[in-house]
Amino acid sequence: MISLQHLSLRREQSLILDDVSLEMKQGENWVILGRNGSGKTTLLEMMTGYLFPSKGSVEVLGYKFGQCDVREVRKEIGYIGPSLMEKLSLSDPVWEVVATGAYAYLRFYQAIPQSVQDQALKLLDDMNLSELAYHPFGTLSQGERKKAMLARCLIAEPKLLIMDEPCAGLDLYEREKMLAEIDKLKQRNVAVVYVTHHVEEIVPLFTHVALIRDGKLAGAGPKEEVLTREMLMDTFDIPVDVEWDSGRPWIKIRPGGTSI
Ligand SMILES: Nc1ncnc2c1ncn2[C@@H]1O[C@H](COP(=O)(O)OP(=O)(O)OP(=O)(O)O)[C@@H](O)[C@H]1O
Repeated sequence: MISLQHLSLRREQSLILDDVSLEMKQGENWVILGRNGSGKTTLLEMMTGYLFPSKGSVEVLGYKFGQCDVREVRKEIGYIGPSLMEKLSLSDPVWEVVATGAYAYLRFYQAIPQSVQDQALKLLDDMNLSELAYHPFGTLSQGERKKAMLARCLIAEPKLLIMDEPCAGLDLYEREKMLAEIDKLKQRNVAVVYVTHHVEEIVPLFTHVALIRDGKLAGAGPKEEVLTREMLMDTFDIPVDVEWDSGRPWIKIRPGGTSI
């Protein structure tokens, strides 16, 4: 599904990514976990073809970047990140914002086909947002907006869904609601790559984890093998314990402050 081979990215004097290789196979859903500034978003931008590596190769959904039209690849990729939400119209009804995803528009300037409206309403219903479907997008809470953004991605039926910290800024209640929707993606035929700093967001949907530290891959593989106390302490530079509950890992900070 995604093959990253020996990726390095240099910007001026600093090496932002340093020889990162990752193989994400069909049927796997990956989390990329790491501290602030470790290179996670940079890695996602390479997967979506917005950034090209100084060295190495990127293959996504069978397309080898550099030998294909990345705009074609992007049609098969859904993306949820901080930048897009700011560009959408706050005054348009929620269902219409969702419907724009079918065409990758920011806004409609022509009549919207009934079938697309029906699809948008169905997706909002799936996410328990039916009651808000005709409200202006700008009146939604942050959590509701993020769920609407997920619906907007899904209307295009992507093969790959890339999410950059979709739960950032959500309170516990809204985050759990959003995570429940993300976990439900296993009912759909879509592969997910998810960036976060927070271990407890690794819901059962996710099968594999890549740990990034200072632009290098610090570990990658099935989540139970990667989310060990030792590897997490190494990634986050803080003494921790990991406990698994209901298929999710939870972190406890061990006494001893922020140094190991
Ligand atoms: N165009 C650029 N020029 C120079 N440095 C850059 C550039 N883009 C990113 N960086 C640096 O590369 C590093 C990795 O950035 P990136 O946004 O990928 O990290 P991240 O892991 O996603 O961080 P966060 O979790 O805080 O969003 C950071 O130190 C950042 O300052």
